[in-house]
Amino acid sequence: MIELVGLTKAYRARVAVDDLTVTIEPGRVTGFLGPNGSGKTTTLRCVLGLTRPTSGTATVLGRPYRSLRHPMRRVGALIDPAARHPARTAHAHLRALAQTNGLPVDRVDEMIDLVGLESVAHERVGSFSLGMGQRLGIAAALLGDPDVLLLDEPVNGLDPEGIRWVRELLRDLADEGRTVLVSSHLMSEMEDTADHLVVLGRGRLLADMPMADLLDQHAAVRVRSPQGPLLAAALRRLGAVVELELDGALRVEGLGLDQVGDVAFAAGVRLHELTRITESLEAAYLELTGDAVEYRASGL
Ligand SMILES: Nc1ncnc2c1ncn2[C@@H]1O[C@H](COP(=O)(O)OP(=O)(O)OP(=O)(O)O)[C@@H](O)[C@H]1O
Repeated sequence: MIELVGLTKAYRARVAVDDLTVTIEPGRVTGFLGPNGSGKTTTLRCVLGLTRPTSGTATVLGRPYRSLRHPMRRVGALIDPAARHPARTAHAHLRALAQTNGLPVDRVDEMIDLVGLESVAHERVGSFSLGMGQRLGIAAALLGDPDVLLLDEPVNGLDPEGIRWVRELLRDLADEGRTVLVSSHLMSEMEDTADHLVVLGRGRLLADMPMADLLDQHAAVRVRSPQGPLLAAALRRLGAVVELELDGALRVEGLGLDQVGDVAFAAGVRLHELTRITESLEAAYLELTGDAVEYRASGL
């Protein structure tokens, strides 16, 4: 479990993380989302004791990271894959990590196999592609068989097979009861991976909810009736937002499928179609974070 209480980090006048209170529970994959510069990496760095909060606390398994006795056995992190000695081989890099952290050295080969780097285990990491570097970073994070995993953009640079592998790996780790917090900008990927979402905007908490609830909040109902205007009026009286689609159907927001059916029945309106429309996570996310985007390309 990871607990943030009033976590705040300011760099001079810029508040990177603003009074963030949230608990990341074990046994599920929590997606950590937010626009560029919204404070995700700063939050992860505070959890790992790499950045000192201005105020508030960040604890892992009930303690500040720096006071954990065997940190790599408790917490695995992928946060800055470039931070490794380029002249070392992948194997030597992991072996050095194992030795300095009192971990069994035979885990090294096991992890190299797990992430699929057997064929390049004795090549220098300086020659690695972005995706190979990510795989090595994941191997390092898992080296201590930790209870908690913090992964900043783990699928960055991975090919589709690698992305699917990470998705299945995270699912397995969560199913084993571990705490898995993973940031990504790939919404379609997150939609398939995360059970729960924590969304930041300008350093503040915008959402902390199950994925299904966020998608439900942004769901709509499509309804088609030969008495469309009558139905639209009845729905609007209940506060629904009703729009006319090109084919004459109504798109209804603010009421659920059953409610729309009940309203139609009560108004004596015949229905030819009643369908729930779920938005993609990307659409829900863009709506949620729209006002919190700081860096936007011109023309959008
Ligand atoms: N060491 C630092 N010194 C000054 N400002 C910083 C520092 N680290 C981060 N910031 C600022 O804090 C804000 C949050 O940055 P952070 O990297 O945490 O965001 P992020 O959500 O991880 O962004 P991205 O999605 O682009 O990786 C940004 O405005 C950034 O410029």
